[in-house]
Amino acid sequence: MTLLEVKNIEKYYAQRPFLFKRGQEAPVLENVTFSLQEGECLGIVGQSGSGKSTLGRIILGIERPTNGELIFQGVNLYEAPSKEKKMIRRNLQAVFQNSYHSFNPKQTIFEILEEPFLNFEHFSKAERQQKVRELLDCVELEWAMAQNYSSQLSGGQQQRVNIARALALKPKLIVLDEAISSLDMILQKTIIELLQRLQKELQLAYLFISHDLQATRFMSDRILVMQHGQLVEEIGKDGTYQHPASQALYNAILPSHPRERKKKDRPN
Ligand SMILES: Nc1ncnc2c1ncn2[C@@H]1O[C@H](COP(=O)(O)OP(=O)(O)OP(=O)(O)O)[C@@H](O)[C@H]1O
Repeated sequence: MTLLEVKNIEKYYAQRPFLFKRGQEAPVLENVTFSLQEGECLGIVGQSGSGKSTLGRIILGIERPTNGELIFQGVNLYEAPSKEKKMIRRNLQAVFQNSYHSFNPKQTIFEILEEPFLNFEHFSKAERQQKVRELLDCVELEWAMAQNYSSQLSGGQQQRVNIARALALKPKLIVLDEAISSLDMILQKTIIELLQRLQKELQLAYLFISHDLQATRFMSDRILVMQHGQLVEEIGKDGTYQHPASQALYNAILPSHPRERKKKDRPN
């Protein structure tokens, strides 16, 4: 079943008037249209500045599109009454790249993970404690860690806490915006494995936004390529592509051995 429909999204930012006349601004997003199914992981890849994060913010309801529609579980996100919007917010969560900066440094991990329940549920203290315990367990962190501050955690542990926070309200979709980009390769692999396990267990859908085609291929059921604010192609299941933007992303993958470079550089 379709979970999210993104229809003809456009985004313009107001430009400095001495550079652009009104109506002449360059679009950051142009005619972006795609849909995402329940339980699917859809990858959006593109080079820096192609508009990926702007698209992510619009889907999360953080920023309004200039034109276009966003339909989540059949409801128009930007036209829904506030009660329905609150329901959508529960089901639509995010994990961003810089885990450390997404925490309040004065809060313990317990307080960070307790917050969604304080905002959205009427649980007793004992129930909240049980929920936080379950969340830590879900992302393979020790209960003892709940008393720590985020600054006392490693980058990988911080990202696990971020994932746990995103899972708290049992969402349908998590937008993962460069969620593993700041981690070293071994940690990237562990977090990808964790995300894949959680996806299966909780029937989650992911929108995996990244500049890293290799990681995106590892994670995603389908991959859309973005360039200059437009979706330019879908990479085939067998990895085939036509567009130069996809070629550039393939070229950016480091070969494991110099001999491999020759193979990689052969035309598709
Ligand atoms: N608030 C804003 N005001 C004006 N321009 C913006 C704003 N936010 C983003 N942009 C511009 O929109 C374009 C797309 O930016 P965006 O961050 O969405 O790209 P990206 O593909 O996520 O890049 P990166 O991978 O480097 O994060 C860039 O040219 C950026 O300068």
